[in-house]
Amino acid sequence: MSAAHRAVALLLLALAILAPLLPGFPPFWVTLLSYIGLSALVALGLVVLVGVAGLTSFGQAMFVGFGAYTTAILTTRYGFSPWATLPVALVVSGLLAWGIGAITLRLKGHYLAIATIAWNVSFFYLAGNLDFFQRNDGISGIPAITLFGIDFARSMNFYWLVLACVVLAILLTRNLLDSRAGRAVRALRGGALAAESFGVNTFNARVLAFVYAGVLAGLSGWLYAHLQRAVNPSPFGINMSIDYLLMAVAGGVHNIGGALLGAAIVTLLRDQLQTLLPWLLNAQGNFETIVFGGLLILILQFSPQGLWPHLMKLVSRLLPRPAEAPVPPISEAPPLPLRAQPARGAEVLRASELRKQFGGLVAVDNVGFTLNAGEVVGLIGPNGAGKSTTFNLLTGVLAATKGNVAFLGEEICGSTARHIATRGVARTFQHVKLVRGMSVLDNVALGAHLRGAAGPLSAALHLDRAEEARIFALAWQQLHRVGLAQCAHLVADDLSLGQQRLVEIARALCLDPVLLLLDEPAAGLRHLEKAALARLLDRLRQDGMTILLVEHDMDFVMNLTDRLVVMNFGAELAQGRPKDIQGNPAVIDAYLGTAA
Ligand SMILES: Nc1ncnc2c1ncn2[C@@H]1O[C@H](COP(=O)(O)OP(=O)(O)OP(=O)(O)O)[C@@H](O)[C@H]1O
Repeated sequence: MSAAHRAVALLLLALAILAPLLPGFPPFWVTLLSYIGLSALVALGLVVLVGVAGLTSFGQAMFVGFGAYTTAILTTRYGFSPWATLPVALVVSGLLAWGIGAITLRLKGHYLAIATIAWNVSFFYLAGNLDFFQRNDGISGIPAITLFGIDFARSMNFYWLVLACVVLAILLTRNLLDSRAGRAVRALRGGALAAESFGVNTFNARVLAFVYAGVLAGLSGWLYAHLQRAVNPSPFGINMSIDYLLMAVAGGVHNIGGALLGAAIVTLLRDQLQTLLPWLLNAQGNFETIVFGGLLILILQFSPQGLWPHLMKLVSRLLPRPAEAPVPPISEAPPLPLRAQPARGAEVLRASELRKQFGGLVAVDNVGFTLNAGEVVGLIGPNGAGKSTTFNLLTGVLAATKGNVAFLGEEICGSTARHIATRGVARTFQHVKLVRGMSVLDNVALGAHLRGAAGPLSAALHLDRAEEARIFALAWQQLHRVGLAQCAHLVADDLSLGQQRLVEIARALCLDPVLLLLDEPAAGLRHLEKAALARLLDRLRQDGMTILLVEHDMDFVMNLTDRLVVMNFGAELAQGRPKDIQGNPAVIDAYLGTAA
């Protein structure tokens, strides 16, 4: 957390605690603060869902409804105490989010957004038409919350309860995002392809974000039911879902603070506009909705990151410049266990008769080669020869039309990218795939995803710290290895393309691979950086690692590799030692003549 974030967080907390205690603070404003808190809970969920995972939901009001109706039905019909219904409401919201997510989250982009609208509309009409929910009349007579003689029917007491829930939700969200499970969710923004290649189950990560947002909305609904003491379908319709999205977007959907800011602005604005606009226009109606629509368009147009980043910029200017975070000494955290490496010279991978057809285009045609432990093999050839496609076939990103790939004796052709990563194959990408907006260190730590085990619950409760220390010790170690430790705290997108390629190598090394596939690792590096990379790859070879690399820099390739596989028009042109390949007339004619 930056100094500006911390300063504003503390200021807001102090304000939230002290303002209602001021003499003469109107009781109505206390209730308004409670409503801000209820909305902030939902908007916090949207930060995780929309801002972090990149999934759009127009259905959050429905989850608020799940929480509210659960407690309304259980307390009024079956005599449960409100506290007993709290865990039930959270579980019901979470389970329904899980079920809806399992059905819906295979959809992408606007299809997902439309599906969430459909769910929300269905729930709204279901609640309004079924006797079970007491139709549009709703359920009244919901009891007030009490605890050890404290009556939460009093607005001030209820506000303290809401504030406690919001602070708890902020802490849980921070813990979750700052964890192995949270990084997996954040990795979704770097693309499913990259995330799966270092072992993240991207579907589960999407479901986790959806369920987490659903549970926070359910908590908001539980509180709402006991604040209002009555529920009916109207606050759980699509309009309210859009309002929640507006709050998250207006505040800043990428920041926890943005959720709070957005909830405060929209709730206060709605309250003021509901009085002001009918008076100004001399007519009754929900005119504030029109203003909100315009506001949303303006924010999306001129400040798509929301208002929070502007506030942070302002506060940062007022604060003294923070000292640069030092590179930490070598960590004392015990290292993560290493996988057994095959004996030097043992066969690691055998690809045979690989073929990939894209419609009528044969991108890879009957290609076969072996890789042995401790070898650096170059896969070279002119543009469009089929090198990257071959990488994608070996790593499960693409399914082969035909052929076999045996890795350490196991057939992996047809396996998922995740399974292949689990077996010890790590890769980098021709077009760098780092998670934008995430620090270099966090990006590298993502590579160790398969070497940790902590789940979201232990993360939220901060019980994963020992494992996290080991993961970050490893990430630092790999950053030192590629010579980028000084950049650890920078945002990954701020590095040069060459440096980003090195970050991808550090991330791949975190997997503790048996086989490392590097797609154009030297592209964009300066002369000295290339020399350092060659030294690094040579050291890895000496440690027994097997490396297959695609590269167009022939000096780099010829000086580093033990063997070369040359491709042309999807087919294999030649295989052999660099010296022999350099003298091969067919290779000179097809590639080296122009590349040298
Ligand atoms: N997903 C795809 N759909 C259709 N065609 C594809 C796809 N991916 C690659 N191709 C085609 O397959 C052929 C081989 O492409 P590939 O990217 O594997 O070549 P390459 O040897 O890696 O080239 P470069 O050195 O330029 O990266 C090209 O003609 C390319 O247009």
